[in-house]
Amino acid sequence: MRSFDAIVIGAGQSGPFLAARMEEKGMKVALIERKFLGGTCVNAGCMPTKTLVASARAAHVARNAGGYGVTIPGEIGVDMEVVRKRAETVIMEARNGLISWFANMDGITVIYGHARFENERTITVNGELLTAPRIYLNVGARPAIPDMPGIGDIDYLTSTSIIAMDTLPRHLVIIGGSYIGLEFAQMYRRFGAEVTVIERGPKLASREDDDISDAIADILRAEGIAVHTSADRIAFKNGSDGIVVAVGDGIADITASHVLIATGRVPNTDDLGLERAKIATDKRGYITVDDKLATNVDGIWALGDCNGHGAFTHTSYNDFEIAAANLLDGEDRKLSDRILAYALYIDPPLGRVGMSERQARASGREIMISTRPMTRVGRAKERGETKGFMKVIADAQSKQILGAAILGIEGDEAIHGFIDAMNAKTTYPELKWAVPIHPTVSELIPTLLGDLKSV
Ligand SMILES: Cc1cc2nc3c(=O)[nH]c(=O)nc-3n(C[C@H](O)[C@H](O)[C@H](O)COP(=O)(O)OP(=O)(O)OC[C@H]3O[C@@H](n4cnc5c(N)ncnc54)[C@H](O)[C@@H]3O)c2cc1C
Ligand SMILES: NC(=O)c1ccc[n+]([C@@H]2O[C@H](COP(=O)([O-])OP(=O)(O)OC[C@H]3O[C@@H](n4cnc5c(N)ncnc54)[C@H](O)[C@@H]3O)[C@@H](O)[C@H]2O)c1
Repeated sequence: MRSFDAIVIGAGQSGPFLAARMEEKGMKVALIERKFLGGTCVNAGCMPTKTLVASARAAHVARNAGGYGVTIPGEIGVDMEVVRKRAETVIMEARNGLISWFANMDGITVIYGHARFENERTITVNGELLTAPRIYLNVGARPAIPDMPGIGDIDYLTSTSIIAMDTLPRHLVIIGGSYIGLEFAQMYRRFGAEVTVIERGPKLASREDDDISDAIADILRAEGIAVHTSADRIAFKNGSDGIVVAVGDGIADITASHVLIATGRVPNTDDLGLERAKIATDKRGYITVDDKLATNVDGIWALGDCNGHGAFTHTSYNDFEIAAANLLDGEDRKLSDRILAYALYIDPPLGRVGMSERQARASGREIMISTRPMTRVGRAKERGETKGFMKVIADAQSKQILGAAILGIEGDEAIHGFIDAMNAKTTYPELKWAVPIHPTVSELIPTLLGDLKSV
């Protein structure tokens, strides 16, 4: 049995960085990965999808160039093979970057294989036993496939398999209208496919406030995407022209050339032998952790998507920062200090931080709200992209900013004005006096705060 100072299982967005920090401090570390270094973000998530979104935006800008006085003769075409290759190049550069990074670290042994617990100190991989006093789990998640009538009879795509596609679907039907569903919906519409989104809930992106969900639906419908919500009787069967998707509720059957299942993700914890180490999970399979990411078993921690406290690259990376600071830097970092922020990469994007209006109201606080349409943002007008709006919610008593949303051009970047202010605990009256640069989207942040009204 080989012994290490630490074993890291899964090379997602926290494990590799933690392994590297431990190695730097002289520890001997085993990093076990069953597929590709970089995990979901690099190989099947953020990096390829945002590369594809960029291709889709290029097509959209080219198609609309005439309105800006730029004439492009002929029809705008999309070469799906080039589109796919671009994404593949970005994946391979990032993956190979990680491979060479680890190749130069003497204290890290990278092992490719599926790891399972034998007991709380021992792991088996490729038939070999490994042991360490510290074990970190960064095993991530995979697409959830719901048990829907007929699903076993059809060929469907997931967010992983669609990345390898290099042909244009005639009609892409997407089940699930949240992050994955909406990003692929707009992307494939812009590539030239007919696209239908079918969502079980009453709204798209249902974690957001209704005004945001409605504006997102308007943006997508305006590009010719069909959206069906409150569809909870979806069934599939193979037909002569493709896959027949029955939606119910008086909506005619839809014939799809391709179906993408985008109904959430499940943690990779069912095949890890957790029961042999007596590691607790919740009823959805997420590993239970405390405020410092420790599991119920001494010497075992869970980071990233598999602990259910975030499903983003930056939350996984922050888990690494918390674990590394507490183990190696004598700090006392906690999960509960994190203010959640994220973006939805439709175009225009949605940047979000902190509480939604719904959450702020439910907290029982006295709140203030301000909104501003992007039609009243100079930068948006100049760019000719005025869809969406900005919104901020503040605590009327403490004057702290509770949350913000920017659905509009550069919303994913401009939201960082709020993210930084909230992390620095700056009150909104202080931020009102900032002097931003003109003409930007961010320049409206002080104005937005100046318009806060009690509700
Ligand atoms: C289509 C898509 C788009 C996304 N876009 C964004 C985005 O724009 N921004 C954002 O912040 N997030 C995005 N995400 C989410 C983001 O990819 C994840 O939150 C992020 O990768 C963090 O994951 P992780 O570190 O928990 O683990 P992962 O990256 O999932 O890695 C886990 C690794 O563990 C390995 N593994 C699992 N079980 C075992 C085992 N038993 N033995 C050995 N190895 C094992 C897996 O092979 C995998 O490589 C997206 C996700 C998807 C699917
Ligand atoms: N921009 C980003 O940061 C980004 C992009 C893509 C993915 N991600 C991550 O990936 C994770 C998974 O994304 P997702 O969109 O698959 O999941 P999700 O959990 O956000 O949304 C799933 C959607 O599918 C719907 N749904 C579930 N079962 C259904 C059914 N049987 N029929 C119809 N609709 C159904 C749900 O109501 C929900 O709207 C997210 O949690 C997110 O963190 C992030």
